[in-house]
Amino acid sequence: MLKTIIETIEPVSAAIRTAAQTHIDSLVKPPGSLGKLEEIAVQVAAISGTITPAPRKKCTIVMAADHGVVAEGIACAPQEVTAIQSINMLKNITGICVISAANGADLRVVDIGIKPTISHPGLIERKIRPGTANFAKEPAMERREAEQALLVGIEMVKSLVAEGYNLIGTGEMGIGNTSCSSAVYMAFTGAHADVAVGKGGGISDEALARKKQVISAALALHQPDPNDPLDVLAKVGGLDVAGMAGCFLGAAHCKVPVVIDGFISAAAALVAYRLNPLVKEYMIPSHLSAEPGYVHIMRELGLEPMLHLNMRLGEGSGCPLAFGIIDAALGMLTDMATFDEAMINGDYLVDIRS
Ligand SMILES: O=C(O)c1ccc[n+]([C@@H]2O[C@H](COP(=O)([O-])O)[C@@H](O)[C@H]2O)c1
Ligand SMILES: Cc1cc2nc[nH]c2cc1C
Repeated sequence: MLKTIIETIEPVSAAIRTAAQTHIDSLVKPPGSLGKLEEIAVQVAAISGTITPAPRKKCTIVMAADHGVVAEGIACAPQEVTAIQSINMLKNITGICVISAANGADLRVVDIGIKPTISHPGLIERKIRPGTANFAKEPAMERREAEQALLVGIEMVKSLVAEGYNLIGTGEMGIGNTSCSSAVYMAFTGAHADVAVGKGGGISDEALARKKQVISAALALHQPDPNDPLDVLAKVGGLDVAGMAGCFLGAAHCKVPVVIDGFISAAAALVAYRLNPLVKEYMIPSHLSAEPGYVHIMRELGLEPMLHLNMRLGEGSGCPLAFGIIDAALGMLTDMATFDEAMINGDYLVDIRS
């Protein structure tokens, strides 16, 4: 099932890409003057298979999970914050909630591996296991569990698409998840901890030094195979990262655009890209996270975010901001006048010249 989904992902339509660019070049504006909005419109058209894509119904999926590696004292806050903040999202009071509301977007919160047993109205219960093991000492999870987490992400996107959603955001909540994200990036690329590891939600200089050491030692201990993304996820990944990687695969499978949030989301995008590089054609990065490893992952993916806001909250918070810009890009494509329509018989030009 997972293998079939990964192998059957198709490239976006090259013909629609060309047709959309031709139409944009005919609009009443200097050629190229809407910059990145033009690129985004072309991409969404090519993904959707039409130069008149439907208005977007938008939702961010938040994958919430705990991380055993927090036992090493390398995370920004106590582990309990994962569960508390996941519930706060369902109470509509966190950063992602207010940014979603401001941009007409919905939110789904998935318990894919929160350590305590919790339930709350609206919480989607898909716990694979109660948090990962401490990868400083043992593999984070079993390969089978990494596969299950990918499938949870794929199924989440499929069910949202069945509900009519056609623009998906990828978010997370997981104290300690910048550690597994750095580890995943280092496992794939061989990058040094000095470029890949940052302070996450905020830790001391001493804790940062320890975080670098813990991650480097874990990679030396487990030797994840960079050509086997499931091995990387199982040995040093996270359930949230695996679930988000599944969201990217699911979006490509369903032919809907999918937005990357910050550092953790970018690491998940890299996992999906390594499973099938075609997934990249469906990805839209939102903002340049202040977490230092983010730019390196973007370089690896060959993508460039549209916003520089010095944010590093996570939760998916960059996605609804990007949704607003994607809506505007599609408005250009479907509602803006062409030169021919706006300058009938050249009368307008005559008027402004005289
Ligand atoms: O999205 C980002 O770029 C980002 C950067 C730093 C931290 N975070 C958030 O902070 C938490 C992880 O930080 P840490 O220090 O516990 O690894 C997790 O819940 C993320 O949502 C998110
Ligand atoms: C309060 C808090 C909120 C968060 N949201 C995402 N990661 C977070 C980490 C903390 C500590």
